[in-house]
Amino acid sequence: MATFKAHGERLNAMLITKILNHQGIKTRFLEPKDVGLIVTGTPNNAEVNPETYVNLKRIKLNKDERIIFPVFYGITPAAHIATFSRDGSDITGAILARGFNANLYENFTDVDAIFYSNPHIIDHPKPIKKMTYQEMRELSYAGFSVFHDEALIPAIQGEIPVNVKNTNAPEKTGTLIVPEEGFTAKKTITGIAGGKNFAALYLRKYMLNKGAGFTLKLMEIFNRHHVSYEHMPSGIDDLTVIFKKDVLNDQLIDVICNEIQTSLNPDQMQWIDDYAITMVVCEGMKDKLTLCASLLYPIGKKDISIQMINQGASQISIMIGTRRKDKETVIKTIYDNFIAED
Ligand SMILES: Nc1ncnc2c1ncn2[C@@H]1O[C@H](COP(=O)(O)OP(=O)(O)O)[C@@H](O)[C@H]1O
Ligand SMILES: N[C@@H](CC(=O)OP(=O)(O)O)C(=O)O
Repeated sequence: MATFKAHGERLNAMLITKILNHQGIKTRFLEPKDVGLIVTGTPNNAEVNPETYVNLKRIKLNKDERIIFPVFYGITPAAHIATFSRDGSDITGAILARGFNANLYENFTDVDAIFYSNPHIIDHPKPIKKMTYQEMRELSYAGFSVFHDEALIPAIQGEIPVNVKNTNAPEKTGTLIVPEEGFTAKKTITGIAGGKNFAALYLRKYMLNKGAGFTLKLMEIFNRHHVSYEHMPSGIDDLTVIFKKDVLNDQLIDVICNEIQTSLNPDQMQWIDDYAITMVVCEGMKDKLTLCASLLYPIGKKDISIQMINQGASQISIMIGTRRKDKETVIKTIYDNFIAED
């Protein structure tokens, strides 16, 4: 399957190389096996192997020619093709930018910029001019599909600024994503993203805070079933574990809940299948003392029940958990109150 999926990208890159050469623009086709873009992990969710960067440093680029490189896949140590996760073309671009020590990674897409919120939710949202790597990572993780969250890692490692621009309007400035150092947040909020594809497990056990080992045993159960979790906000007697829905199915949920019942004997256990997360992101959030209160007030006025609030450890994001049906209203309410008027 991975080879099949990669084939489209490969043929497309070969075609573009032929067209450019035909137009008199000297162009060379290079692909992962030619440069040693090595990946490991699962065939449809691969990760770059650090050896790639050593290999890329050896590649000679000539000033008078362009390189066309197919995106989305790499070669495993056993010489098989493996692809990155969906929309992973951004990842290849970032790997090459780091490997070739670029001054700038220009990433072309089909919108003028990254907007304050998803244009499918907010009508004509304002464009973001500049933001930090960490802000972008939080926003793309939570639903800004325009730039892949994993694609920032090579850019961060190589300290390469990223400029997201429109293929159909390259003269527009787009959005610049830069290192945190030296960045000063000018707006109250940098962006609002939302993802619907979550589920949560609520557990209550009196004196949870006093008993050692409860969370360890819980983690052992998830680990045994190769299930990763996303967030785990907790209180004195209870905790909620939030998952991406695609790591679980109904049968696995039953097995895990049964094991938790037997091994941890919680006072209450509830599987919440209907879970959405809205993420409000801004560098410098920790200095905006009333932000959390003023974010939540208009949401409450709309009669939306908030399941969870989590101010991220990074202190640049506030996560709001709600029922799935409320996610768009939450985003619209925050946009209208904080961005439309800013
Ligand atoms: N905050 C956002 N800003 C801009 N585009 C967004 C945002 N959130 C979601 N999108 C969507 O992302 C799309 C571009 O992403 P995608 O199609 O994956 O790009 P590409 O294939 O160029 O990597 C846009 O057309 C837009 O609909
Ligand atoms: N074709 C792959 C890789 C990719 O990101 O393509 P695009 O840049 O066209 O979204 C996918 O859709 O997952």
